[in-house]
Amino acid sequence: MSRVISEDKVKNEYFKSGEYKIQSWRHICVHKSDHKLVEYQLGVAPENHESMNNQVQEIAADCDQLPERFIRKEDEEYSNITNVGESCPTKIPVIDVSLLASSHSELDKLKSAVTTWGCFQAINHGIEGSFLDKVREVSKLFFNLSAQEKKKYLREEDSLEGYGNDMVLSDHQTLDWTDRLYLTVLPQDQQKLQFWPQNPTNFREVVDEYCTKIELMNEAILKALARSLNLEENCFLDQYGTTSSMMARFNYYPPCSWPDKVLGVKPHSDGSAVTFLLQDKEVEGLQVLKDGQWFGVPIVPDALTINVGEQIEIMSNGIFKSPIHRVLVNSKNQRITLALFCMPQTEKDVGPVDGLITDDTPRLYKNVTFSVDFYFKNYQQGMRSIDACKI
Ligand SMILES: O=C(O)CCC(=O)C(=O)O
Ligand SMILES: [Fe+2]
Repeated sequence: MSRVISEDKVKNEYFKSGEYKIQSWRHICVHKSDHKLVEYQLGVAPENHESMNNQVQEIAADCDQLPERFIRKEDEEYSNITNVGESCPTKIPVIDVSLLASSHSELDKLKSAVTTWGCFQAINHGIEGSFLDKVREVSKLFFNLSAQEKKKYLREEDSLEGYGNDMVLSDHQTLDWTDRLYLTVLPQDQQKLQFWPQNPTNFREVVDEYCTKIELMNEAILKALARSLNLEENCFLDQYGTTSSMMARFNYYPPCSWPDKVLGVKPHSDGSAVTFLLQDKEVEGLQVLKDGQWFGVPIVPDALTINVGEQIEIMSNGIFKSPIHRVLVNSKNQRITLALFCMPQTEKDVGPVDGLITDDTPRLYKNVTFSVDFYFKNYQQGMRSIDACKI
């Protein structure tokens, strides 16, 4: 469905009046013969264009009909999995991080967790519960600002960073029921401060402190993962590199009157080396796929949920599993989480470490440079980037 409109009309009338917004100039192309623009409607009726531009928080507050673009399609991958495992506190492994340097049995538990579930709940990690509450508080204060105030930090076109709804990368994409604030947090000299909230005033101070703590924990986890396979403890860290980075995704899931029809986040695995998720303290929603079933990840007070990212799955030659996970929303409560993605350096490619390639366990993945663009292109189409790296 497309129609032709002139460039002047778009710029002078539609844009200025604000009655008709266009998602992205990427979706407009010049019709060379008559210098008109062809506007691709991306399968959305004009009256639903608001759903492409407004944040989900605004749509949720003022909508009596679910916009088409959010409705899950029956033929999407994993949609035929109806057998949903109960949220069971004893199922998702709980690992005591303070024991990993000294206890063999805790290291074995870690290995078992990441080779089966691909995720675990980290306790006794050394970050005070009261500080985690502070991180939750600044996230909440940001999302509670007025829509107008938050829009000061809107993502720019073709840029990942900033505040916004699900990024549209394909015509067939079903939108996630979520708004996000996406920031490069480390190294600090790569922070794009124009996207960092000024309000609450301590936002940057709290987030910086949190990320510095997580960076240290990430190092400890990467060492423990190597030791759990009887490898030299720096073998993952060496590939991770000294010019690694960290991305923060603050996720806001508004309540939705049609919780069965949408997903907060579609099924995916993370493109990081390791992801540290600070869950909402009261509202569950995260599910992990294991043995053909979705399992709810319960809230464990003061724990951090740690996911193996696709890049560690590659480095471990497939021994560690980067779990497929998704987020459900509910009709009553908002949910706020913070995912920190620890990303290896991009100057060098990553690949399976030498010690893990044997005659019995041949190399499963090519050496790859895992760019953010590469990841998101696959993600929005519901595909795993790691599958594109298989030999
Ligand atoms: O909000 C959550 O529980 C998970 C979010 C997530 O998977 C992500 O941001 O990659
Ligand atoms: Fe994720």
